[in-house]
Amino acid sequence: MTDNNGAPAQLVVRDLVAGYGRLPVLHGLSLDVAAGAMVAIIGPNGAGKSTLTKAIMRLVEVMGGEIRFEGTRIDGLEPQAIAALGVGYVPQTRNVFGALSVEENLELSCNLLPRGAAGAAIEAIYARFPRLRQRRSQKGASLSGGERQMLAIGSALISNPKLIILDEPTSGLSPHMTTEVAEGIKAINDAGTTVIWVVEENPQQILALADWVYVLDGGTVRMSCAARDLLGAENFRELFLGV
Ligand SMILES: Nc1ncnc2c1ncn2[C@@H]1O[C@H](COP(=O)(O)OP(=O)(O)OP(=O)(O)O)[C@@H](O)[C@H]1O
Repeated sequence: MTDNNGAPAQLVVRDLVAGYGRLPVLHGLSLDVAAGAMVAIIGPNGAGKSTLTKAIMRLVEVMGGEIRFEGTRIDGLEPQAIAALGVGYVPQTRNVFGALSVEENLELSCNLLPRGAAGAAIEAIYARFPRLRQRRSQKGASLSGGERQMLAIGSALISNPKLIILDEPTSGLSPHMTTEVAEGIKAINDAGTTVIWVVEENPQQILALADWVYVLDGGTVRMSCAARDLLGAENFRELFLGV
């Protein structure tokens, strides 16, 4: 339950059983994420990666085990209460409002901020992702895939979360856009926000940015290690693809 310095991890997941309806998909999954870390989650299709992110946000049913954020049990809280503690979440799909402009999307995300703080918060997002400033009047539905991910990440960042959970944020993006989005995420982490990043594509590129990696398979943790050690592992393909 501690990070490398002996302090309790910021996020602690213990023996988590979670899934859909009455069907568990995660079968006693445990992991620890240290404050300030960039942690990658990888594993074959159907391993339970998205389900894990949804369970942390309590968007799926948690049937057993516990989840703590900064020592507080969050597995019984509503998603809004988890967000208010400082956990941001960017789902894989349907993560922006297509009928609203970029700026309107960002404004909508300011609801957790104190009155009067919205302008500066939106400016900070434009500074982080200058493309969003260029597209500020454009509707969400007409953004490119990479721009949409930047907007989704920017919307989650508005309330200055301590931890941000990203579900496959570079999936389907061009190599150029992947690099731009990945660099943006790295900069967010460098500024002090803990990152949990579910990786589907370009694992080598993204693992090179991460500190630690958890490999999921069959709804549980198959292995965890420093990301650079996995990059050098002989069975990397097997671990990533489950083949
Ligand atoms: N809404 C749902 N209802 C029932 N079962 C679901 C639902 N969503 C996912 N599952 C099942 O849960 C299991 C884990 O899915 P999950 O999306 O968490 O995997 P993943 O590791 O994120 O996979 P991928 O890389 O394909 O996105 C799969 O067997 C999937 O079919």
